Amino acid sequence: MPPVSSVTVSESNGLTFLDVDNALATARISLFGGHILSYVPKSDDKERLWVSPHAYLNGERPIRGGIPVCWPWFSDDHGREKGALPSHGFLRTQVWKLIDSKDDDSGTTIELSPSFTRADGFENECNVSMVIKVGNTMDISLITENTGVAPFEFNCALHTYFHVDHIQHTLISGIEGQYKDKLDNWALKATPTPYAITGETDRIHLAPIKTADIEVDGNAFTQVVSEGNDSLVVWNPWQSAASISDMDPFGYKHMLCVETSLTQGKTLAPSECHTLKQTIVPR
Ligand SMILES: O=P(O)(O)OC[C@H]1O[C@H](O)[C@H](O)[C@@H](O)[C@@H]1O
Repeated sequence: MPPVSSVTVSESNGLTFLDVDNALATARISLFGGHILSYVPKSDDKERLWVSPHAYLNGERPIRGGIPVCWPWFSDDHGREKGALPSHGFLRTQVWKLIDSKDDDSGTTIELSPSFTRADGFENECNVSMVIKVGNTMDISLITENTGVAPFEFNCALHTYFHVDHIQHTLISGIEGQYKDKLDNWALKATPTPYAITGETDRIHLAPIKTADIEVDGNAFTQVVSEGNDSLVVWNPWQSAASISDMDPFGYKHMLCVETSLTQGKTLAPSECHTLKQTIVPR
């Protein structure tokens, strides 16, 4: 008997979605943005990602929630005036291609690649792909390879919006060292312990933090394992959610962004390859 693929392809509002349903987990991925929207491990049937109920799912804007792919710059760090180029780069607003999909006993592995990697603000020659493994954990690898003859510098992030039941009852552990506070003119501050989110938070933790645990109501819920990063970004807009058009004013209560990131500028030599990896581990 031929193997049954665990991936179903569907179209809605002009976007293409991949729905994965295997023995270990379900997941939903939009080819617009190469954007993961859902990951539910069957070990506890609990959604790990948050997507705004007001997210644009028609290609008009980047999707608010899930895992936006930021590349080749983070935020407005593109060297031009703020607003001159798209925030977080140009991969999250383009249609990606499905390159491959495979099932085995440990889950489903999907490979995607963006349609183009050169645009205003980044003219270097490179290949980008993303490999997503849906199983007992979700592993996302964003791979950048310099295929040109000159070195280039870039940044990137897997800007994951994690679902939390109540932000007021959420703690993060495993983050140490200093962070840059975007809300306080980039002042350098010490990471708090315990690390609770009590108001608007926008922090770039400047260390290659490998493991961060999200705990809700005193229970370990999701572990975030990062590789190939030089930073971890923690973001919750709190009251500012009210001024974000694709977010509910109270949407901040159920999400926490923990973003596996390169924000300090990574130089890639010709033929060199970099992998930014985030593993979402249900606890
Ligand atoms: O609204 P977006 O462009 O998707 O960005 C959402 C957020 O992304 C990151 O977490 C940045 O640190 C924040 O400053 C930004 O507000």
